[in-house]
Amino acid sequence: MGILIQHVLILTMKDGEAPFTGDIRIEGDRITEIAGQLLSKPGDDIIDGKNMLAMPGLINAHQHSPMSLLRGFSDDLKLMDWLDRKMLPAEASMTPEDIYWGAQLSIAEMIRSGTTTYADMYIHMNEIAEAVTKTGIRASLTRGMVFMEDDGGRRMQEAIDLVQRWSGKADGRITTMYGPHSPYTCPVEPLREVISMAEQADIPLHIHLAETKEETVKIRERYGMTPTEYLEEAGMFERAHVLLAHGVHLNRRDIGRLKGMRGGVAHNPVSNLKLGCGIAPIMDMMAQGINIGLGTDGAGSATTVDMFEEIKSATWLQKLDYGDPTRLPARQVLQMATRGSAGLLNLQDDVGMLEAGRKADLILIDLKKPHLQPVHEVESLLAYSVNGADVDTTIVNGQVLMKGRKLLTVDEDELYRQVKVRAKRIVEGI
Ligand SMILES: N[C@@H](CCSC[C@H]1O[C@@H](n2cnc3c(=O)[nH]cnc32)[C@H](O)[C@@H]1O)C(=O)O
Ligand SMILES: [Zn+2]
Repeated sequence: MGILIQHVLILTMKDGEAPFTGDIRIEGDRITEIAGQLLSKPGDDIIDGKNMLAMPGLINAHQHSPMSLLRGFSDDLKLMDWLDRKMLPAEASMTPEDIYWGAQLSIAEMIRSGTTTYADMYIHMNEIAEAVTKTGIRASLTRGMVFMEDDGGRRMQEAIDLVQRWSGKADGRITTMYGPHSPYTCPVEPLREVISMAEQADIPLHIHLAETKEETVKIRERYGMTPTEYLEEAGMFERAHVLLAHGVHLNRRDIGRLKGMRGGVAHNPVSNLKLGCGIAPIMDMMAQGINIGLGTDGAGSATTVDMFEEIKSATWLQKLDYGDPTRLPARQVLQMATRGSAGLLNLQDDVGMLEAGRKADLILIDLKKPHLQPVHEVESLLAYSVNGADVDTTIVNGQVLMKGRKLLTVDEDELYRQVKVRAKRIVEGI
């Protein structure tokens, strides 16, 4: 018994493949057939795809999901003030239950806006893993580690526990990474230790890099190098698959150091715009063969986690930066949000493209909307006109998580009740 999606406009994101109208068969957790027309089998759950567009689910390559609880309560501050004076104190008072509900709030928003996989770096990861298990999304989970005081190895132990306890769980939807938070919060000794752990266990790393100018100044004062050099000197790029978040302040030599790395850079344009960080040199990096994906960062900075906003922002920024509307065209930015991000999470063989044999992670977009008619160029429509609220159906691992915009794995009334009370308590304590 499977799912048969019929008469749908399909964008597979396979190299050189143009959109076409056809059918998609899902059996178990995988896509088993895509063709012009498929015959239904007894017991098939049939989805009428007329006036819909099917594409690979979007992949959010950098998130701090429970920060949804901190949305909009400390806007218009400088990044370091925002982090030190608002976010970190708020996080210190979050209970494991807060984390569970905050993660669920973010996941609900992601499912509703077409994200099927995301990378999460945060604390209390057992609760986030529970939220992922319950909601049905796919996730790469990281216990983010700030090493600014002696904690008797607690953070490191929690990171190890996450990897041991949750890798491969939730029907294979959960994968894990090790997460030294950033060059400015990780002295060289623990940094080297985490890199060794990642290398030995063959687990990827997830870290913030070169997000602000201040970071570059700080690391130069401390170590006499750029943040990128600091990570390279510690052996990071040669020894592990690395997901670098931001990569805004990179000079030409820094980009040269990243050349040939496994993994790549998660570009977070909305967060960079809102915090005034700068424009990441993603075109220069791509020219060097460095893989670029897209992420939102947490809702504390980005304010929403709708990947269609990131897609638009990424392409507008490049066009503006170069004064050239041919920069980062629709197809290329969609590639970043799907296959690019998949590569960052080391999931490039499973997700990011619609193809028989791959995991059944896909979204259906309702084209019967005034802002989505007529359909000339499908890629243009997706990159420049669609927004998250146009997603009608979200499927992950063969399971329908949203249909007709109704969430099937989340009790929204209960969710909003929990969020209201918890968010109020947290910010009252700051
Ligand atoms: N505070 C934890 C680390 C948590 S990992 C994720 C951290 O990233 C922080 N964060 C969120 N957005 C950004 C960003 O844009 N730049 C740097 N850090 C961020 C967030 O507040 C959170 O503390 C510890 O002491 O070990
Ligand atoms: Zn971040």
